[in-house]
This record gives sequence, C-alpha cells and structure tokens, in this order.
Amino acid sequence: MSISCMKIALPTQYSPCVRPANRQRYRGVAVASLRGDFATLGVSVTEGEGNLPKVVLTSPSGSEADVYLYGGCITSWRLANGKDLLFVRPDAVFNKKKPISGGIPHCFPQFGPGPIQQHGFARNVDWSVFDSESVEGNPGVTLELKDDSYSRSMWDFSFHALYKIILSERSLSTELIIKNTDKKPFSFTTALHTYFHASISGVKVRGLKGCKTLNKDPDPTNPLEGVEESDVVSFPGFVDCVYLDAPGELNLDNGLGDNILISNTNWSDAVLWNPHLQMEACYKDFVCVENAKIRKVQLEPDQSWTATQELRIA
Ligand SMILES: O=P(O)(O)OC[C@H]1O[C@H](O)[C@H](O)[C@@H](O)[C@@H]1O
Repeated sequence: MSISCMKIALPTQYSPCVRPANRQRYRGVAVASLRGDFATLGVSVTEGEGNLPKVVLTSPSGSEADVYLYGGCITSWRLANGKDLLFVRPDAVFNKKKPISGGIPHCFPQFGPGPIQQHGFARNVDWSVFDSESVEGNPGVTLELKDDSYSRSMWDFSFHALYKIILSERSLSTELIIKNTDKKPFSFTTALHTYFHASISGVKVRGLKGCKTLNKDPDPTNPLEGVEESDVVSFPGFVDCVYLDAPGELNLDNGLGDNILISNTNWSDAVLWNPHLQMEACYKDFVCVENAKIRKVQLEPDQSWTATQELRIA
C-alpha cells in the first residue's frame, strides 16, 4: 500500500482537521467543540451512539467509514451501495464501560491473555484527532494515543501511537505507528481485531496453508502448536487460532457474496476467531480475521514500529 498525501482545506461542517501549527487535542470533549476552523473534504465529526464523538469519512464515490475516538475503533465500512463489511456485535455498548465489541478494535500493548487486562488498554481509552488530510482525493484521518496515568498504572512506559485511516471507493487502509518515547526499552504485542460481517457457514479464508498454528482452543493460556494443512479454512464450530508468519495477503470470502483482500506490511501474524455457541445470538453473522503481532515487538528509546493493513473489496 502506498500512501501519498496532498492536503487540501475546504470548509465542511464538524471538521476535525487540524493544522500542525494549530494542533489541538480532541479527547473526551463535547462534539460542539470539535467543529473546528479547518476542514478536509470528506472528513467530519459527529455524535455517534451514546453521544460518543465519531469521525465519519466519506469518499468521493460515496463509501463511508465511522471511527469512534473511544478505542480508536473503526465500527463501520460501508460501500457506496450501503453494504457494511464490518460487524458490531449486538451486545456492544457505547458507554465507555467496556471496549466497543465490533468493528476494528485495537489490541495494544497486549494481545491477550497476558499480565495486563485482556487485549490491553488502547481499545478502552479515548484517542485524539491528530490530523486530517486528503490522499489522492480520498479522506484520511490520523488518531493519536499517548500514555497517561491510567495506561501507566498497568504498563509503565511512555509511548506515542498514531493511527492513520484512509478510505477509498473500494478499500479501507490503516497505518499504525508505535513510538517508544520513554528512556527505557519496552516490548508489546498487538492486533487489529477486525470483525467482518459474514454468514459463518459460507466463510472461507484462503492463504494460510503451511503456517505454524497456535490453537487457543481449548486453553488460550497454553495453545497447541500445529501446522495449517488446508488451502481453505472454514468455520464449522468454535475457532480461536493464531497463525504465525502469515503471508502479506489473505483472502476472505464472507459468505455473503463478497471477496475481501486483506493485505498488510509488518503485521507478521494472523488470528482467526469465531465464538460459535459461546455467542449464540450473533456468531453466525461475523468472523474475526485479525492482523496481529503475536511475538513481542521490542523498541529501544526513540525507535518506532510501523504496520499497515489494507482491506479491499475484490
Ligand atoms: O472478548 P474479547 O476480549 O474481545 O476477545 C475476543 C477474542 O479475541 C481474540 O480473537 C482471541 O484470540 C480470543 O481468544 C478472544 O476470545
């Protein structure tokens, strides 16, 4: 994925666009104060569910994406025909009492289980709008997350995360940069825990044959090692499996007539998850195909790690 940038400033309502010289932090603030002086075409901020601030990206073709500052979570990726390729679970809440259950939550600085809370804190804190831009005519927004007393209470490091999201007619691209702003090294694991809308009996994931697997079923804390032998992974029952050194491109047939190419750089691993009868009310309607970094990323002071993901409808 190549991301080249051209900034334009056109006035639209609710713009969150912030010029570097005038950068402000929009974190846990009322939507009214998000109606800034600057604008990027196709980027707006509105009130989402539970009155939480939500960035809406609208591409010239009419595709749309919703991004909650809470958790830096993309909850919706709608094609121009209105079809939403992401899924939010019916038990999701938008009250900051727990992470948003659906869309693309972050797992950082831990893909659980592990010593801190399952999947880390990045999915249950407010990110800020750092910047907005037009990228080859398509809308983009960058969110920011830094350590604070809450994060330090469980992970005592100074870090800076930037998460750029760009929407085009047929793709949704992200770039995550984690920088060590501490004086000491740290390590982390991470994932983009993407929930795709699906019809689970028809779901097929291609591209994983030959990968080393860590099967978290039955015991997530003690996964079983194996090798994926199938060209096509399907979901006849409960699935919770890590694939190490996964290829840079996977193909998801969501069982609803869509083929989605999931390509990445630097997300070396993948995770497939469907809870089957553990979530009887909704398991048939989604599948999680997650780009992940399961083995620790080690960063020295001032070093950073960058990974990109592109979801593209074939
Ligand atoms: O319920 P959550 O904390 O969101 O986690 C949901 C799931 O995330 C990943 O896919 C893990 O591999 C699973 O073990 C976990 O159950």
